[in-house]
Amino acid sequence: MNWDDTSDATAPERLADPAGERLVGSVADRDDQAVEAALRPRDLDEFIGQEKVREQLDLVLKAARARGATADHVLLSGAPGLGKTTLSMIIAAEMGAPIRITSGPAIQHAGDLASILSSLQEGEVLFLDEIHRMSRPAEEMLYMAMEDFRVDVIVGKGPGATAIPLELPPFTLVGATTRAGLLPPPLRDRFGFTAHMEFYAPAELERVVHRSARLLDVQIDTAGAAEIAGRSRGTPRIANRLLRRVRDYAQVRADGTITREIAATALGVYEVDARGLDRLDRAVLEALLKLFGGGPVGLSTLAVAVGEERETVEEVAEPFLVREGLLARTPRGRVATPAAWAHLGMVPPRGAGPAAGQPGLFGT
Ligand SMILES: Nc1ncnc2c1ncn2[C@@H]1O[C@H](COP(=O)(O)OP(=O)(O)OP(=O)(O)O)[C@@H](O)[C@H]1O
Repeated sequence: MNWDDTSDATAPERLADPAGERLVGSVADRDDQAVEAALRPRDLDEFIGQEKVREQLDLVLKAARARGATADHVLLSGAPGLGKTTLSMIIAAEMGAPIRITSGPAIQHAGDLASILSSLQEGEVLFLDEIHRMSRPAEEMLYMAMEDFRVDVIVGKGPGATAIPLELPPFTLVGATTRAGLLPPPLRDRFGFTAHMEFYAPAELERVVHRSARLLDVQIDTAGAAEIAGRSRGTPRIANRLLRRVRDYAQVRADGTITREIAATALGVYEVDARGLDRLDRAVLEALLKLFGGGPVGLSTLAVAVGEERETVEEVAEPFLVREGLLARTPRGRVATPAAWAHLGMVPPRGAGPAAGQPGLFGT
């Protein structure tokens, strides 16, 4: 059987959840942006988790510092909210260099990039978020800038156009992408160091919650932090957001201290369940189990059943359900796994695939 559950579980969420409207959405909303600066770790020691990435980056930066050189270009890939922007700022801080922040969609013309590159100082870190969304001409200009610290600025149009070479000071490009697979190989190859950021383990998120609580001056006990961490979908940004909502609840309905019970009750109010599923995720699962006996069912039918657009189900709800092992995408349709039945406290019908641990065979 061809299980199609390896699709990118992150980038579509960025498209489908542009304003970060869901409490468990991983894209930053305005509220996040206002507090995130205060919560960002400032150096590698403060950065929690991602042990391998941290160790490797530490070596890259220390070696560059010892040589008195500019650090190699760094490519960071991973889902939104895992700390790519934070790491780029840490790279600049560790190198004692200034940082300039921009993003692929903001650079639609090669000229936009030329003007940024030509104003960089020696050693400066240029953080280019969503690097896979840059325009083609800008991307080609970047190849030369990364490799030779030089760009050709085209002056004029048509047959009279001339290329004026412009020397650039050495700089470090930190590119971030949710989809490393979308980067053209010539661009990928120009990064000296590439790191893939993984989702965080609950114990790591617990440390993130404790650290943020301390910075926000919120009282929280160990069990309270664990409860929030367990519902944060492996993502520090979500952990910080849930912490703020639970803090509100603790202030208004209790004495301000976050315990397991307060966290669980507060997140119940916000409809984020013990595993981090929200109303939409649960509606999809419930429809799959209650209306279609666990599947297989086609995406369009499932979307109609929950009253959502096909894209919303596919791009917003499904990636996390697949990642959690609650739903599988098969060539014959969407299928609930045994874990989905267990999560909703339901028993699969007799003879159904999920009961036998064979979700894909259900309905045959
Ligand atoms: N390893 C970490 N330790 C502590 N806090 C972290 C860690 N990683 C991320 N955070 C926190 O999570 C928030 C989001 O991180 P950040 O903005 O760096 O994510 P991102 O991957 O750049 O997201 P995006 O792709 O949306 O730009 C920040 O406020 C930061 O404080």
